[in-house]
Amino acid sequence: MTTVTNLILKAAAAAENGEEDPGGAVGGCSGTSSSSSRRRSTLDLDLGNGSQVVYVARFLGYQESWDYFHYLNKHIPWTRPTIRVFGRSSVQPRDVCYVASEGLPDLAYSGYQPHAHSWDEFPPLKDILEAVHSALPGSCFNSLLLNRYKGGSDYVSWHADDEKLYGPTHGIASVSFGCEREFLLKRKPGKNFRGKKRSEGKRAREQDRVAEQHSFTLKHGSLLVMRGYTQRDWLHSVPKRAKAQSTRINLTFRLVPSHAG
Ligand SMILES: O=C(O)CCC(=O)C(=O)O
Ligand SMILES: [Fe+2]
Repeated sequence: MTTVTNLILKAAAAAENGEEDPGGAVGGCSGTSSSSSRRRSTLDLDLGNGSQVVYVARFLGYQESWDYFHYLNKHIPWTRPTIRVFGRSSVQPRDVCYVASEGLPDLAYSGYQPHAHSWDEFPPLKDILEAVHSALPGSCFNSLLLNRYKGGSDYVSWHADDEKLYGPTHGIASVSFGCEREFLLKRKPGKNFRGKKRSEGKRAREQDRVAEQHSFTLKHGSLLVMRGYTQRDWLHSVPKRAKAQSTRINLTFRLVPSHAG
């Protein structure tokens, strides 16, 4: 797997040392960047062709993040639904829950339509949403898919969150708590690297294959944002990892346009 991203991440982490922990940022849906969010060390990765990933290792404070972890672990009504993938039924290999603002079109994926819980049922989620809006000026998320990986054999396979309901360029803000897990990105088959033609030969294709994968270790309290055409052109996954023995909770904030569906 590609190491370039991890090298950049190490550099970003080194630059972070000694930096003040920003802690509980607050703000509204279309809030402006707070001074604390500007101090955070951020990795910006341009994936080419209008796709970008942004990673903030210390988005939320350490203890605050554990408080969120314990709250979510206990209070979210986690389910492990049966889904259909390539015509076969299987139990989803992680726990999930869905929260959305009222009046949005229903989310459905892999033959499964999750019940949409209200934000009011889980007040801490509104605080995390506010912190995300504050860190990402102009963002306005109205739905949230929660995932709980109970250990290294829970995973999410290669996919893109490209359901029509979201539109072609929707951003996803992903906040992680608990056990660190690897998050992989690879270009969708047939999507050329920075506009290069497939006819450029085997060597160029091999270079592309290597260059077109990125790996992030998503830390406790971190924020990862996928922007632009990332869902159209790229796949992502959280693979099984035998060494990941404890629980990880991940929140993916999304915007469902109210006219979608
Ligand atoms: O757990 C993660 O980091 C990713 C989850 C994800 O890809 C999803 O919910 O669509
Ligand atoms: Fe996803």
